[in-house]
Amino acid sequence: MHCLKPNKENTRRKEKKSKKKSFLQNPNMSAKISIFQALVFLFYRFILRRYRNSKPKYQNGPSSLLQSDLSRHTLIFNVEGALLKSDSLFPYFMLVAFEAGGVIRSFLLFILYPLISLMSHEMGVKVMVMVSFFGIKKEGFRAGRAVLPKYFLEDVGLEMFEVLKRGGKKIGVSDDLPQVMIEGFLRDYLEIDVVVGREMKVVGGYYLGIMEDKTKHDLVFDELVRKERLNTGRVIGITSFNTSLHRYLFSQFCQEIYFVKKSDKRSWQTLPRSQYPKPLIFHDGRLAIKPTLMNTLVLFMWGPFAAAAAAARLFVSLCIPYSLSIPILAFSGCRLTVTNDYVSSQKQKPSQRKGCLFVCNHRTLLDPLYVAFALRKKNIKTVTYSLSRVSEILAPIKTVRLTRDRVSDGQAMEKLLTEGDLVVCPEGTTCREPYLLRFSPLFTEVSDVIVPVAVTVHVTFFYGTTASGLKALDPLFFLLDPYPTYTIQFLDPVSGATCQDPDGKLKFEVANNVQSDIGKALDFECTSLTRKDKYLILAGNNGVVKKN
Ligand SMILES: O=P(O)(O)OC[C@H](O)CO
Repeated sequence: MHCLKPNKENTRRKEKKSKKKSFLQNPNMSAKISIFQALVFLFYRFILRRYRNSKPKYQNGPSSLLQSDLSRHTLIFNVEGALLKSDSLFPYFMLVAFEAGGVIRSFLLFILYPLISLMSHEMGVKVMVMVSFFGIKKEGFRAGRAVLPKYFLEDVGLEMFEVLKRGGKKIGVSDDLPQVMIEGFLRDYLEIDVVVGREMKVVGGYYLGIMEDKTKHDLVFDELVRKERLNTGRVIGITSFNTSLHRYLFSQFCQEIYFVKKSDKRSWQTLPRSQYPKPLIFHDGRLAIKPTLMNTLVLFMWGPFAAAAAAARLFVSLCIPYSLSIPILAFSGCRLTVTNDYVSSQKQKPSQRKGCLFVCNHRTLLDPLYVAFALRKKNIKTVTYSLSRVSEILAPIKTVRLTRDRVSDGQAMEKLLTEGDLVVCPEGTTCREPYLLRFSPLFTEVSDVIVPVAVTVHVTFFYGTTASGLKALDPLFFLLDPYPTYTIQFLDPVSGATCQDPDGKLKFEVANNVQSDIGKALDFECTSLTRKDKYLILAGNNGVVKKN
């Protein structure tokens, strides 16, 4: 957040403003205020409106701005009123309640919703903030940067985005949404220069569930726009008819104000992923579906069935032979599609000294298990890095922990290959979106032949991965999903880098080629991002697992 330099004039203005507010907000006080004071106040407002700013030009819909050159202008827009397509803020507070607070808190928000919908808009927002934030540790709150951007981006109106793209400086203001919910999305993904959301009250490092007074928020806004006017001289406001308070503030400072109507929003398209100013590669949280009121109802109704389905699926995958478990799992909704079946296309050499090295991209911790399903082999092993103890115990195939020491990890992989087939995920961490992270080249040095495996996963309700949550629950969330679907594609084998590699470049070439082959097969973009990059964004740490 920006800092405001206090000065005498500011303080005087703030005092005047807070007096003005308390007069407006407390009807009991009005009796005590003399007619003279009331006249002075009205006169003050009249003068303020008349001379502080020339009357702004009110316009309908911001689409006419698409024809103008706005590169030297400052655009101030209301986030919920003029940028987001949907009218309801419930899904965003539900995401906070579920991801930061848990299932019970989200259920409370859900059952309170009928009551919330009967309240005034302002009171409804206050209740949603209270239920979602009360008692959440400020330091550990990561949903604003790690979870919400995905959902906000999917709700941005393309037409409004086009307007913002043309602007010079861009300022996003919210009447209702806390700063911690919108700052990450607006700054990191939409490249908005200044974000003015509602500040939250914090006691002892925990959110109280109450937003700071609106007067304080308005003063920040007031100060900011005043500064902008001095800098650029031209300020354009874009808001909606519903945001009454900001309409007043906007009219104080903006030369032109554009109003977005509900009907405008309905005709807007959604910002396509290909036009995101910064790609959304990483996100966290368990929910894979936007928790609108209807979706939340379906999620809670699915809950009891999910528990039964997860228990049954776990039993089947652990205790029944693959020939039976694969069709039973498919019947329960766990689908697996195998393309370029490796087993039938390869002539197995029984005399082969070493097992086969399968190298796949990493979507969930179950990738090696699904490769085993696809090969219909139980005697297959995998190496892992951040797998929880619970997952290790439950894993129906042998898992071996990597230490991140090149020599010992290489030796461990070579030893495993002498015992049979091995599955390796050289990205070192999972990625949910159509991107491939950098492939660590260690796998290229342990086998002459490498079989690249392209993996895609689709889930409906829950993600079976997490960066900042409890990793022990990863397999459970995957099994709770109604239709967790895997697609496995075996690609043509490539040669490893076990031969002479004097300048050490070959291993990187091979690793990059395998990444590129998988990328082409899946139509995913190859990146050089690493596990560290992902954990810094999502969890605020470098993703190193403590030795135990
Ligand atoms: O997505 P991550 O970071 O939890 O990685 C999971 C992998 O299975 C690690 O071996």
